[in-house]
Order: sequence, then structure tokens, then C-alpha cells
Amino acid sequence: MPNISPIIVALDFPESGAALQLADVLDPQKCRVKVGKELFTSAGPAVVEALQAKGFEVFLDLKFHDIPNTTASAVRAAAELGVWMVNVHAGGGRRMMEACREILERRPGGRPLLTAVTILTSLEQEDLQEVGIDIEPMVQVQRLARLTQDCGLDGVVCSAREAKALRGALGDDFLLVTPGIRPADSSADDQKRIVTPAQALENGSSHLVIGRPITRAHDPAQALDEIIASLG
Ligand SMILES: O=c1ccn([C@@H]2O[C@H](COP(=O)(O)O)[C@@H](O)[C@H]2O)c(=O)[nH]1
Repeated sequence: MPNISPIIVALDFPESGAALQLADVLDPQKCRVKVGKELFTSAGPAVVEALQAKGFEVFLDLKFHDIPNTTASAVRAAAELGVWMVNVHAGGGRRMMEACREILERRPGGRPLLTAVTILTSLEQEDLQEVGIDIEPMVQVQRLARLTQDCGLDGVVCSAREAKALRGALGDDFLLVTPGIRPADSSADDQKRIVTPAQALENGSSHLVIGRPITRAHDPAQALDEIIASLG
């Protein structure tokens, strides 16, 4: 896909009709799309297949987090759907992440990119304290990202606020997939660790996950074009 932007549009819709309608105004040469928990739970694998039939590469964002055998089997099922990227929670630990990588390596044919969620972009320091993590998000993200790289995964999901430090520490090839992206005039919604699209790219993000600023725009295709233009 030559010239595809780093943008992944989050299709957070309650059913497939609305998601496919939005996809119809987007250009698969310009962006990838993300299917998350809401859409996948209501519409299942069929919506992934329908998006692929429209030419989109699909990030299946189900953030698997379970024992190694269960998580690896779920990742294999995602690979069988032919998705471009699938993810797990880094908090599932070393044995879980290694089992996921190994099951993909044993699979014949192509495999999806495998990334791990570090600390959700909706969380800030007080939220972490409440669940017993007494360090700054940046420190915990760095710890989980190092573990993820050590387990042989392709990259992490983090805030673009952490991207500069991670890019420096983990090298150019490690994927930094960053949600919590907000153009300057957008509402933060439930996101806490937000960054503008241009700043995210400058910080070293490899992919920008953007949902509501595009999907709830009056003209989603134009919103996407404006964000791409802002990247320079
Ligand atoms: O840390 C994370 C991990 C995943 N997400 C997902 O990204 C999109 C963001 O949507 P917006 O509407 O742009 O806020 C959404 O699907 C989340 O599930 C995240 O936000 N943060």
C-alpha cells in the first residue's frame, strides 16, 4: 500500500451497518481501520471480512488478557481472520506474550502484527495509584514496553506522550501505536493522555489511532483529510 497514512480509524459503532457506512466514505489507500470490542461483539468476524472486502487492512483491537493458552488461541483465531494487527495486554506477562508470538510463528503463511497494550490512554497517575501502581504512567509504560520487546512482539499501544522516550530506548523498528490523538480543537472525551496528530508523529509514533474526531465529524472523509494534511 504505497503512501498510506499512519492513521487507523477506530470504527466504534454498535452494529455493522453504521461501521460499513462510515467505511464507505473512507479510502483504504489513505487509512487503516480498527475493529474494537463493541463492534466485534455485536457484528463478529463478518464485519472484519466485509471491511477487508472493501480493501481495508484491519486492526482487531480486542486487547486479549487471559492465561497463556487462552490468549494464544485467541490470537491464532484472529490470524485466521487475516487481520493486519492484533493485540493483547502487556499486563498478561511474559509467558502469555511469548505464547502468543510462538503460536503465530508456528502458523504457516502470513501472520498479523502483534502488539501489546501498556497503560490505557484513558488513565492518569491517580487512576494507577488506585489500582496499586505507585509510579508515573511513563515509568510503567517504559517497563511494559521493554518487556514486550523482550518477548519478541512487534510493538506496543501507548500514548504518544511516551513515544519519544520509547523510540529512543527501543529503536526505529518497534511499532508505537498511539490512541488518545486529538486535533487541537477537539474534545478530549474520556481520554487523559492526549496528543495532537502532528506532535504524535514528531514524538515517534508509527501509527495514530483516531476514532471520534473522525467518526463523529460532520464530514468524516474531510476530517481525515485535514488530519493527514496537518501531518505535513
Ligand atoms: O490505550 C488505549 C488503547 C486503545 N484505545 C482505543 O482507541 C480508540 C480511541 O478512540 P477515540 O474515539 O479517538 O478516543 C478506541 O477504540 C479505544 O478503544 C484507546 O483509546 N486507548
